[in-house]
Amino acid sequence: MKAPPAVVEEVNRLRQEIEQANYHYYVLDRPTIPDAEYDRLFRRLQALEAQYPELVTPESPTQRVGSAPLEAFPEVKHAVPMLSLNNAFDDQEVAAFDRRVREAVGADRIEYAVEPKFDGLAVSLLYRDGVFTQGATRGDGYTGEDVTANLRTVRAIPLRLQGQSLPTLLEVRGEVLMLKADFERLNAEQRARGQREFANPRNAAAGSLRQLDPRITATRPLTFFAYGIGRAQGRGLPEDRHSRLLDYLQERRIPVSPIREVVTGLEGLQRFYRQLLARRNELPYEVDGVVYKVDRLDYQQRLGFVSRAPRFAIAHKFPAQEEMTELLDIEVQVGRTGALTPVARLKPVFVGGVTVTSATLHNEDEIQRKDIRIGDTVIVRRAGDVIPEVVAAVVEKRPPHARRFVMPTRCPACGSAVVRLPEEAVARCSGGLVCPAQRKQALLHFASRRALDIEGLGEKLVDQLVDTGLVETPADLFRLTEDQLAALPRMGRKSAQNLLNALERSRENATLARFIYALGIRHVGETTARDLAQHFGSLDALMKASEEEMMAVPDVGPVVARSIRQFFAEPHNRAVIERLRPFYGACWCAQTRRAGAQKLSGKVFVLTGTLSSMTREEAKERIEALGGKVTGSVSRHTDYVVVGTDPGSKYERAQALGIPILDEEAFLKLVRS
Ligand SMILES: NC(=O)c1ccc[n+]([C@@H]2O[C@H](COP(=O)([O-])OP(=O)(O)OC[C@H]3O[C@@H](n4cnc5c(N)ncnc54)[C@H](O)[C@@H]3O)[C@@H](O)[C@H]2O)c1
Ligand SMILES: [Zn+2]
Repeated sequence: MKAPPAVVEEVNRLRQEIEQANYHYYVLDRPTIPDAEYDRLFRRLQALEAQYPELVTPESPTQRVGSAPLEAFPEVKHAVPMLSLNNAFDDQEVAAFDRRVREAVGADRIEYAVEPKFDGLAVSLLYRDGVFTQGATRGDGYTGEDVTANLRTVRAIPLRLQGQSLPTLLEVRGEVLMLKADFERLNAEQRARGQREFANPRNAAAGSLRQLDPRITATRPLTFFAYGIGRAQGRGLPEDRHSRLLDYLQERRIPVSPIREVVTGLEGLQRFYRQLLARRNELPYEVDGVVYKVDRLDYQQRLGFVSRAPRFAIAHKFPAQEEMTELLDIEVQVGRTGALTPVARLKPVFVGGVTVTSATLHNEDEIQRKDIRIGDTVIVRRAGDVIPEVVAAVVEKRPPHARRFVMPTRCPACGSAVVRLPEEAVARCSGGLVCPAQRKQALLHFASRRALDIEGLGEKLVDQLVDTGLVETPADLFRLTEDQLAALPRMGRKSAQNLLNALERSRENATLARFIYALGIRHVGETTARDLAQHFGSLDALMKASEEEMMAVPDVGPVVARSIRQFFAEPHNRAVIERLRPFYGACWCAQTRRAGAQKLSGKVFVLTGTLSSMTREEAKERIEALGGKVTGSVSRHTDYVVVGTDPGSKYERAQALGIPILDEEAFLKLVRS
């Protein structure tokens, strides 16, 4: 059947697109489209060529492997061509493969050697009398690049084979790859140095191996797994089975896949596939499918090769984790901690097993660095349970109306100023306590045990209080009535009363330090809050302090000082504080005064065992509030050892040293009076 002009045109266009993708992928190690998109183009071309065989030419990408080697490297001619693998994308295609194999060799059931399909790049390693003499890339399958010096730097590759009576010549074939963790680290380093990042571990491995300077390759964390042999001369090689061949290589200290099996029939293949797919994301390296190979070598010989791949093997691909779609818009989300995250609104796309409509863009710099624009066609990645992300824009497909993203200067949730410290990648809403996006988080923090310790004010109740509009800022808590609380679902009188009591207790136990910590000022943790309280003595003094004055406090540097300043400069925040003052101010002043007496000043305490009336943390705070100190071990410098139930060896040590021992009752008397 003669191909209609439209088909001829499509075939030409597909070939052009595939050649272009091949060039970026194989030569530049910098793909421009996702593998899934490439595979679709490739299969479409295969299908058209199958329908119109007259269109098949020897130059068609479907008839060839990889791409011509770079001229920068000396050439290596492969005595046995290094081919590709045919792909199966579903169970039917695997079943068809199994059927073809059975028919060709005339057997009912076939044993298959099965392995992960490593996503790296193929290399050939030549050993003469057990010594590594030459290493090459696959290139176009017939001619590769001589990368011997670079491969010598890959530690997993033995320079000498283990054992006696080695073959005079052995050509090992396998995959050079980069572990996921190493890839992340390398990209972080590249980013820090302002150099380009790699799209994925496969491209990082290829780019690292194909360096003109082997010293650069040596700094790159590459590894290697063998999956077969090219040629062999001399003694000792198993001649019956592929799996035995891999055992043999392993015994010679050549790394082979730690995951490999021999399975029987189609069911065996499917079971292995499902098992590995379930483990895919836990594996330390990227695996884009599994490879099935007829185990018997005589069968392999009988099956032979088609143009670019063996008939005795097939790669069963896993679902794609990267796909292509359109970036419709970029929205800014305010997180519970005030961080502003640009989020991509996407044209729905099926990737990583689900339909994805939005993805993270991390932050502003990331968008600029990747040059992602609204309206672009983008590559979206979703691996396992990880949040989908936009990894790149397909620049070739950029429409003229594509526009750049700018971070808003006001928080979309509350209108407060957006601040971004020069040393930080993240922009934040400065609204703190008043920002609805941060409200729940701010309340939870305010009520947390180490802050103002409002017992019973947990996530569920905070959700209810905020969602019903009863509470916006912490000051609103004190306006709540028993009736209002009791009317909330699942609340009741008793719980309502409990919360009111808890609020009362919180006031009684408040200290200036806890109050400062409770405000949730960025970079002000418990210790800093305590230091600030001690240094300034009152909230007013702290609120009036300049950045320089704050920096007189130990461990308060310019970043912390600026953050505190910014917090108090925001009028909303000051308003909230003023509304809280009537409830907390009186209490902490009283306590500060009491602490001023420094009743336990200079006294060193050790705590052991469990106290019934308070946690160890609370006991520590009491002691510290009164000027005392708590240490972890008993020594001659210890003044008191407080002993609860089930004390540890500290108790015995205190007895041995004759240090005063306080039981709970005595301790409470001491800290209360
Ligand atoms: N994104 C792009 O622009 C782009 C361009 C070109 C190719 N590609 C990707 O590359 C694929 C085609 O490349 P290919 O020809 O290298 O084929 P392939 O990667 O699909 O399969 C063949 C290769 O698998 C490797 N392999 C890994 N584990 C193996 C094992 N256990 N046993 C045997 N071989 C194993 C070998 O290196 C072999 O050469 C495409 O399907 C696509 O996913 C993408
Ligand atoms: Zn806000």
